[in-house]
Amino acid sequence: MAMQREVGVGDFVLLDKIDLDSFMKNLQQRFKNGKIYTYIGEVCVSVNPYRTMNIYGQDYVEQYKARELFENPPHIFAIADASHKVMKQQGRDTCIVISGESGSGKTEASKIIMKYIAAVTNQGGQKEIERVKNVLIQSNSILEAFGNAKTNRNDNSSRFGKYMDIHFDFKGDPIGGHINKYLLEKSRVIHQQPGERNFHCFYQIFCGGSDDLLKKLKLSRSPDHFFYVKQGNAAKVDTINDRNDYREVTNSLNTLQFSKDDQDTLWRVVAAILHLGNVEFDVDEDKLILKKGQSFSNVAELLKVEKNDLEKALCERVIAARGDIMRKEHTESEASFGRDAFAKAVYDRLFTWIVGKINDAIAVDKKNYTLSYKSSLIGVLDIYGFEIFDNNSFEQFCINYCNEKLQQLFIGEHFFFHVVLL
Ligand SMILES: Nc1ncnc2c1ncn2[C@@H]1O[C@H](COP(=O)(O)OP(=O)(O)OP(=O)(O)O)[C@@H](O)[C@H]1O
Repeated sequence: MAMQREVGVGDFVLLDKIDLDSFMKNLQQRFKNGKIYTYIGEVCVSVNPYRTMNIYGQDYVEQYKARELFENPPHIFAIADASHKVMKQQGRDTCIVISGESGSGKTEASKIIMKYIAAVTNQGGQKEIERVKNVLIQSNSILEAFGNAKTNRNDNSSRFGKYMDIHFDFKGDPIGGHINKYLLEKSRVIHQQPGERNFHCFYQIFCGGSDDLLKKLKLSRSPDHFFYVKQGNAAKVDTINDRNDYREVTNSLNTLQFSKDDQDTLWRVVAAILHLGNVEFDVDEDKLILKKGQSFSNVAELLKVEKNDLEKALCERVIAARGDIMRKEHTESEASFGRDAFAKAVYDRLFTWIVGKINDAIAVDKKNYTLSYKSSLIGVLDIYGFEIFDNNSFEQFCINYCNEKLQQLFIGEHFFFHVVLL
């Protein structure tokens, strides 16, 4: 590979004058010359190129493999390699924190890190390690289908925080992993801004599900008939192929040992939520009336619950006061609110169940590692960056508080690698 010419300074600490102006000029000069990565010591600053860059191929893997951080021009591969090296040579757990605002490239960065680790490990070609690498990588498409959505900033925005541990054996080869998810944006299930979509899975089923499946789920091919997916008026997105994505998700579900029954349940719950969004209420002389049309029947059938029970759950609430337990009928607005809360809670549980199943599939198989078992891990944290909108809610409070805390940890104890995306 031809020697690459350095542009500006590759490490901000080498700037003659360290102020915002010089920082931005250096960043801009490098970016214009195709250098999207710059270090600040051991922190890697990355600018989203929004175009395919020819810098992640096998030639680059070879260039960065088992090298020291400052031997080569700045690159995210060098960060991945450094954390792998620390973990392997010192047997220490390490962590890579990826932070930046929405659309800056965090999820892509975490995928690049995983692909790099996959490329530099298992030199012995062991079948089991290959299987582990495959399931770790394929878990992404399932998580993205159920946890990502099109927003006005990013067509594939992660709407949850993700911390993934990758476990390694004493040779430094991956043997399993574990995913923790945080704060799924469940409000999106019932409401989307203009130009935005619900979670991808809701559109994938319309485009990719077979005629048979759609019939079973009581769905047509058009999302326009369902309130929970039509509000943003953005079902079709140029950069997204829901049909192919559905196929990819199905392959990944098969690889990750979701049984046929699991997959049926999963899509049944998704469809039930869609129908739930079309359930309507009315009032007749102050009395709440549930419109028991087709949507209501579909929800009961798909969730496999008695219609009477579903009606009670949607129209009444249980109050316990001074030892008495009473049922009180909702007003119309309470019933609508309750229906939406129900949809959000069901989706949140579905997502938790999916992550649990993924964790079962990627868990370290301890019986393979009884004698030599001494695993270390690399954690990759892909979390929402700071958000400031015109109207900020509790979610923004939690996200920003979490980022403040992380920043404090980073300044206080330098125990992890950091990729900052701009
Ligand atoms: N290294 C890269 N090379 C080329 N394009 C990139 C790169 N990183 C990101 N992108 C582009 O930017 C888009 C947004 O990136 P990504 O989804 O990773 O952002 P994010 O920071 O995870 O956003 P969010 O917080 O909304 O999930 C990608 O879909 C891709 O088009």
